[in-house]
Amino acid sequence: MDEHGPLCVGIDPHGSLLGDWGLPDDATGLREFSLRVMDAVAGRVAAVKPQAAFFERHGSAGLAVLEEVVAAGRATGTLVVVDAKRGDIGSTMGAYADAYLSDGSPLAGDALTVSPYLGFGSLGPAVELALATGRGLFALCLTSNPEGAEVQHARTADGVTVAAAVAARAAALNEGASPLGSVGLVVGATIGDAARATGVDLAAVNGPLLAPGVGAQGAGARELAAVFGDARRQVLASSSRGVLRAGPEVGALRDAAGRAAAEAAAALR
Ligand SMILES: O=C(O)c1cc(=O)[nH]c(=O)n1[C@@H]1O[C@H](COP(=O)(O)O)[C@@H](O)[C@H]1O
Repeated sequence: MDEHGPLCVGIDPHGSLLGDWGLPDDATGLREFSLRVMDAVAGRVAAVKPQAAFFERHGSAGLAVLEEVVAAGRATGTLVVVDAKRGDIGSTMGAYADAYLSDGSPLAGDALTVSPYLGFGSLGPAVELALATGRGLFALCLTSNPEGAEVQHARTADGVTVAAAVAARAAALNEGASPLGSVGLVVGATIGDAARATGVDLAAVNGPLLAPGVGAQGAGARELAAVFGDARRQVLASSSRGVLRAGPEVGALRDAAGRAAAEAAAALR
């Protein structure tokens, strides 16, 4: 983030985007699209975030492409956040952790998005493996979609909001870490004043904050600065379609990512 600006480029190969790029909506189109994005931005941005669903929809051939994206990140020293939003009962979570967080797994990037909505404690096996292997997690806290509020703004029996309870669990895991701990949160750049309204203390999390919603979902510099306030130096802004729509030319993609990174850096300075 210090070197390239606080931007994560989302790799979301929607079928419609493949079409816009003149590519077939199959695993060969997916591969061309994804590797072209890596060609354009690897080594030039803080991180990339392949969205697993767009690879899974092409079956095993699609997952093989996701493995290639992870390998390309490793080869170029570009951090890869695998956006698979996994979350399950602890015993099954262990298997997801093996797939996405263990050394030697072809699907293991540098971090994984996880859902704490089966109870934060159910993520235990992922937390343990991430910490043991030097990887990170981003737990969904205040998501960018409007429907998220019905769960995340609800109050637990203790009277705190679900989102604040998630943030407190991450903060406890990151206590004492410097400069930031390995258990980050997902906080959408589109949430307005929801962090304040739900009692989530973003700065106290002491972990990175992945902020999707930039670009296609309408958030820009103003929203980033307003949502994150004092926690802005922890923020990794994430944009997928906002950058990908500039394709298919590698140079145009690179320029779009550079502009988005500069904008995020200015907003979060
Ligand atoms: O975890 C995420 O990345 C995520 C969380 C969230 O609250 N909102 C959100 O949009 N995302 C993901 O971020 C990406 C946003 O894509 P664009 O709207 O095209 O920039 C998608 O891959 C979403 O799945």
